[in-house]
Amino acid sequence: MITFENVGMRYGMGAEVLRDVSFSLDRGSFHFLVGPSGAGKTTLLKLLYLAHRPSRGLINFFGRDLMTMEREALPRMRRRIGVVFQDFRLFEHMSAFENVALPLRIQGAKKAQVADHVEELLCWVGLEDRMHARPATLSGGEKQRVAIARAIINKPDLLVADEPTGNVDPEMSRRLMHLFVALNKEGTTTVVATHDEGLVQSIGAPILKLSKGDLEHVPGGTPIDPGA
Ligand SMILES: Nc1ncnc2c1ncn2[C@@H]1O[C@H](COP(=O)(O)OP(=O)(O)OP(=O)(O)O)[C@@H](O)[C@H]1O
Repeated sequence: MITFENVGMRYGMGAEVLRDVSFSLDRGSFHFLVGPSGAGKTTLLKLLYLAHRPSRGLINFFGRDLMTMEREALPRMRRRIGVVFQDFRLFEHMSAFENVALPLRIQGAKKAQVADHVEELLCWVGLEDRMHARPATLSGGEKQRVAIARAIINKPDLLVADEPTGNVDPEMSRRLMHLFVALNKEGTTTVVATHDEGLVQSIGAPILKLSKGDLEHVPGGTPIDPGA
């Protein structure tokens, strides 16, 4: 469904921050993206959510060659991707509810459906009392949960999450991963960048491991149940 072939990426005239990166994400697959700070994880995710074009190499996205894709096709392609940004990027003038409702409204969903669905998801992520709060009044962990709810509300074809559990406690972290895994089982191809080794072991999914811009593939292991 998505393939990267010898992809290189540099910012401006700087050195390459990704070198000859090749991998493919089958439809419905789940991958972790790991690597030390500065290894290039966010850069790789930016290519995955179509914020940048690579400096070189081939990217095939949902059967289309990204290099030859016309600019007008990009927004439609991006609507198939849910993104959890490291810095959340919530709309400050909207409540938590309105932020999460936005992708459904853009799709033209009916008002009653939007309300039911958004409330259900915000309850699941433990924000039933904060639905009408503006982002400025939310804690880091609360903002992160709003960002996650917004990214998954319309069951995207691809979910890209940058450190999605970086601001929550271990119990909430497990709950959020449960949400990602459930969505993945319904067919959403998922890539989660994380520094949380425990999280990676708990799921046992294959790992894309970046080190100074070079990518190594690590096969999935046996999931470790932290509650066992
Ligand atoms: N907009 C930019 N302009 C120039 N250099 C950049 C830009 N964004 C990232 N870089 C550089 O690219 C390299 C990879 O950065 P990136 O943010 O992708 O790493 P990361 O693995 O996500 O790090 P972290 O775990 O700390 O978020 C770093 O050396 C960084 O300084």
